[in-house]
Amino acid sequence: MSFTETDMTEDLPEVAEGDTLIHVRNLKNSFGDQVVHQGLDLDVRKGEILGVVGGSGTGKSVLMRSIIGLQTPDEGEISVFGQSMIGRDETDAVAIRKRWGVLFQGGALFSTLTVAENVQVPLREFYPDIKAPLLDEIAAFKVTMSGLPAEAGPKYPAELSGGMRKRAGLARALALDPELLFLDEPTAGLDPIGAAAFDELTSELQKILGLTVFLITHDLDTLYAICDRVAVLADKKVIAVGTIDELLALDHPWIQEYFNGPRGRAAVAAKQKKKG
Ligand SMILES: Nc1ncnc2c1ncn2[C@@H]1O[C@H](COP(=O)(O)OP(=O)(O)OP(=O)(O)O)[C@@H](O)[C@H]1O
Repeated sequence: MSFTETDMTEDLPEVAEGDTLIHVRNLKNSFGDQVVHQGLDLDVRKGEILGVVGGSGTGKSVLMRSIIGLQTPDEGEISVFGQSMIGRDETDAVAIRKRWGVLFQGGALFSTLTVAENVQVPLREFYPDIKAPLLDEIAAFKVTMSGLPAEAGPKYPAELSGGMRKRAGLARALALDPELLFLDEPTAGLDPIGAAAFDELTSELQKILGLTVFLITHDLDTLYAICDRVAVLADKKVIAVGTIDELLALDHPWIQEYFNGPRGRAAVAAKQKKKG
């Protein structure tokens, strides 16, 4: 198969702006006796940055893994781009999987590959016939697009700072020109300036590329700075989803403590200061 524009967007129906891009209903996930999700519902709208928050261990990463097919739920429905993801065979799922990119917690780069080679991994997987010069060109473009200097391409992950590794992971997530981006704690471990720069990059790319972003974070600044809506995980389900103002109007102790606690108030103050 040759690498063409048509190949990148084949066969699947378009989803209109504002429509539901990810649809999760009655999800149940468990590990042995431990039930992580029960009756979890969530809709992610096309074109939004949805922040996903919740205490440690509430199942944010497991939710993401269920949506992208790395975790088979015990029960429930999951559809992405209007296509059901449960019980779909692998060949069939490929056409859907290549429409999203994932930045795993910690970057999950292959340590024995350079940054450019890491970016080429999904391209080689989904388009095995692309020739080396084009692979190099696409990788170089994605590296730059992610805010890394061109010299980062031939470097190995161990030779990069934490912030650069995140950007390299982002470059790989963008390799296939995704419509949907999954980011698992992208600013964790970054200093505040690096985290703000990463937020800005995410927001810019979202606007320029028209991405939908599913963003797991503990970072209140990120939520205030770039998220259109926020989904809150607690009690094994999504207990609320809305803008931060909408969430603040709810009388839920975890939500109040999280957004109205000292760190939440500091994030509001920082946002107001930035606005001038
Ligand atoms: N493969 C697995 N096997 C067994 N238990 C698992 C597995 N993956 C996750 N869990 C458990 O599921 C629960 C939810 O994990 P998950 O990583 O989704 O939490 P999280 O909300 O993303 O947490 P954090 O904010 O700390 O990253 C945890 O108790 C975790 O130990």
